[in-house]
Amino acid sequence: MNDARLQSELESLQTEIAALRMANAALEQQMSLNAWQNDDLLRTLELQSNALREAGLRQANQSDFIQRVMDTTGALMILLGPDGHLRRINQRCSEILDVTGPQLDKRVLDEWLHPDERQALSDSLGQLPWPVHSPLFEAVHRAGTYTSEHRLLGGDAHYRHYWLEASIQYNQQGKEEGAVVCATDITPLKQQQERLHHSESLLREAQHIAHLGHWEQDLATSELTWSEEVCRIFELDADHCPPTFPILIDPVHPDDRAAINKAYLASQTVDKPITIDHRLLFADGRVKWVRKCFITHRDADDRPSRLVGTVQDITAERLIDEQLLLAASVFESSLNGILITDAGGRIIKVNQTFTEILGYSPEEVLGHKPGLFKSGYHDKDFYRKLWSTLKLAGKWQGEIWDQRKNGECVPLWQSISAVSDSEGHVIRYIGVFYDLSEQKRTAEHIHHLAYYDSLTDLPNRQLFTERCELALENVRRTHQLLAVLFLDLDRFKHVNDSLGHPVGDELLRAVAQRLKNILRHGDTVARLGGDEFIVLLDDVENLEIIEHVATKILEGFAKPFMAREHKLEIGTSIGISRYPEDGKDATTLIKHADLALYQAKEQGRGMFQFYDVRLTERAKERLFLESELREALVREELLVHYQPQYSLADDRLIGAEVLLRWHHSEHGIIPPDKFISIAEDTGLIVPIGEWVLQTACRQAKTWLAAGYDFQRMAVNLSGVQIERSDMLATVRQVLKDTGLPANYLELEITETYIMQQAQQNIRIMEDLRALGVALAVDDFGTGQSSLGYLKRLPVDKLKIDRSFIMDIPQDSNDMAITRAIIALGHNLHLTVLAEGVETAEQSAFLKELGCDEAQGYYYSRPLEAASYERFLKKRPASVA
Ligand SMILES: Nc1nc2c(ncn2[C@@H]2O[C@H](COP(=O)(O)O[C@H]3[C@@H](O)[C@H](n4cnc5c(=O)[nH]c(N)nc54)O[C@@H]3COP(=O)(O)O)[C@@H](O)[C@H]2O)c(=O)[nH]1
Repeated sequence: MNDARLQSELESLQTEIAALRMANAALEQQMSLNAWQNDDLLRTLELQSNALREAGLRQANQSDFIQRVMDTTGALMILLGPDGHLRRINQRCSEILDVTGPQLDKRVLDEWLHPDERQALSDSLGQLPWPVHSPLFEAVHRAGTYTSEHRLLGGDAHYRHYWLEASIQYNQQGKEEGAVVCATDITPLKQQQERLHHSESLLREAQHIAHLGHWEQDLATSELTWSEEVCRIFELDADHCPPTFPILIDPVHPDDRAAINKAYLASQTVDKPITIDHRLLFADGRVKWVRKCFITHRDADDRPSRLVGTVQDITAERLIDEQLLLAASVFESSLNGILITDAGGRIIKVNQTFTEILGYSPEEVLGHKPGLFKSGYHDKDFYRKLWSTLKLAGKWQGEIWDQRKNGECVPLWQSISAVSDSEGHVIRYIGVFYDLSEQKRTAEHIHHLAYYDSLTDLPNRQLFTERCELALENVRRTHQLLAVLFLDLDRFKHVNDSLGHPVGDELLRAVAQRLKNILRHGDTVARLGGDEFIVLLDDVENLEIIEHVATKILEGFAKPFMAREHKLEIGTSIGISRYPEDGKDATTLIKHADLALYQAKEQGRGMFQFYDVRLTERAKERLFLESELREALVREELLVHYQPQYSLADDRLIGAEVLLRWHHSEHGIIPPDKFISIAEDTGLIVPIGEWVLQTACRQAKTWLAAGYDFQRMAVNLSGVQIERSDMLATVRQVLKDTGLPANYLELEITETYIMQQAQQNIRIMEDLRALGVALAVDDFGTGQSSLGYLKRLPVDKLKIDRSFIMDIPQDSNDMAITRAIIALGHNLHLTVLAEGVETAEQSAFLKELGCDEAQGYYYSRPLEAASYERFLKKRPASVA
């Protein structure tokens, strides 16, 4: 029998019982009012009383029946009296709520309600004018029926969830009799519901974590549902944005729309999920990557009915992919070799550059340990330190020599790093390296360039100085001697200028080789530049050994040198300084050896000379002048003076000899005797001589243009100038630049120089004469002229050296020589000029001999241009 039927039977019984009770009450009332009535009435009453007893019995039976019926239900059945107290409960209720009969009518159901709910019920009733002992009953009473979910405290002290249905009961007269409450245990349902909620929230959380949303569309109605995560991915406000398909399509990047549409269409024809990655473009320009995966389901008629899909934000993943791709391409395209090992040191990956540097393919090394490349260059200690640093600091870097597959050793610059997992355990070692070979070669090359002379491959000044300092440190301890030998080559410039630089270079190489052959292996021989060489003798026992080495060098130079096809006789001079007496450091010793070289040269070629402090003044002065002369031209300290020249026949001023002067800013006038030889040695004579030529020609042209009777400007040429410059071109250019006609220019070349290089010089002299320039042999009588050569020389004039004139008329020899020179010159049809005429006697003597021209202090000292011009103005054509 079901609950509803029981309920209806119970209700009819109760109605019957209520009716009987009412009848009984009426009878009793009647009896009390009519006590006096007759026995019939009593009998009737008894009969009625019996009937009532029977009815009560029946009622009791029915009540039992109701109880049994109530007990058959699994729900809690509670009958409440009109005052809301419990009147009857079923077996189940008694067990669950642990409540028994005697106190039943004193208790209300609210006692078992959860306090929160009891409070909530009470609150919902508000303030009532009568006392409320059962808010629950009051709530039922207020509405007549009541349904709600409540928790009731069980006898086991646990609350369980119940679905409460209650209704007020009325008797047949419509009077309120109480209420019936049926409480169905919904705890399992509740638990299931909670589990469901929990699952749903887990799903939501999982979707949130995975950035994965799901959606579903009913293709018949187009109705769309989506999960919260979809809104988050599409950045939609879930509360104000009902799911529609256009919302899913709108933010798709325009470039990806075609692909998306194509995929949706495709999904309708296949019965497997379709996956597509595409971009979402937001209004602010941001781009998100999403991965959509969807499938179309079909109905029983095989028509597409539902589109179900997921959408996942894969922006971060994509970024990682891009970074991984980048990392992979960096790994592969790195110019560094890269090697990755596992924690056990076994190679798990190498890149292309690794293979290029070490020659092993990946297959040949994977699974091996880097010990495979050991070159044997490093000892065990090296590797021990490497590993201990790696373990302590997590990284190591340094130079390491490995062996290529072909057996070659290769220097590498290695950086090794340990990679650890989140728990700090090393999981990988990454070695990054590059080949140092080229760098080392370059460094060696740079070192060689910095420390060695590129022409001879001898150490240069820098290396020599460093070695000298080292050697000095050593001899300070050993108290031995140390010597520096400074030498240069005689006439090297001449070789260079006359035979060309390639021959000069070859000669320097040959000299370097010879010096190396002469000296011991441990001695240092260096080239300082030009034709200067320097030798270091260290740990020398005594002076004799130094002298012996110097002599050996000089003797070594006695043999000619071969430079190309030329056999060259080249001498040298040597200056020597010693530690400790001549200097305590390399720079001083080198400087003093250089000074000693000057001293050696002053003694004559092919000598060696120890540094002597007393003899250095001249050498120092020479060094000073050498450095100052380089600046003289720039500082415009050079000037020229003009010494008048006269025709003896008529005492007529015919021209001037140009004489160079150096007006030093601090030291005043420096005479040419002091600096011409320096200018020649340094080659400075070339620019200086050109400047003199320019100045003189421009001045001559000025005087000519001014209308003076000026016939000749005599300019001195140095032999070095002739050898080291293109004299012909220079003269031609100067005449062109200044506009001076060539026949106003006379070039003076010393007899000594002409005779030294007679053969070669004849050609140059001929060319110069061909320009129209006159040539004079200067200082005639001091050189050893061969008459044969003299005859062939293309010259116009002989200038008798001042030394033959100065002692006239006291020295009869000089007078005889002067006479002979004048005769010789005239025989060769040359003009003869006497230099250094200081007295009237000398002038008269020369006139008597028929000497053509003269110059000297008797006529005038060399003059500045302005003074000479006054001479020209005052005495335009003859001596006063
Ligand atoms: N290559 C070049 N050499 C030059 C140039 N300028 C000068 N020199 C040479 O320098 C040497 C010294 O010259 P300087 O001191 O100028 O002496 C000259 C005259 O001043 C001097 N002289 C002239 N007359 C007299 C005299 O009566 N008495 C006397 N004691 N000295 C006198 O003689 C020098 C001229 O010599 P020379 O050239 O031989 O005619 C000297 O060798 C110059 O050549 C130059 O530009 N380039």
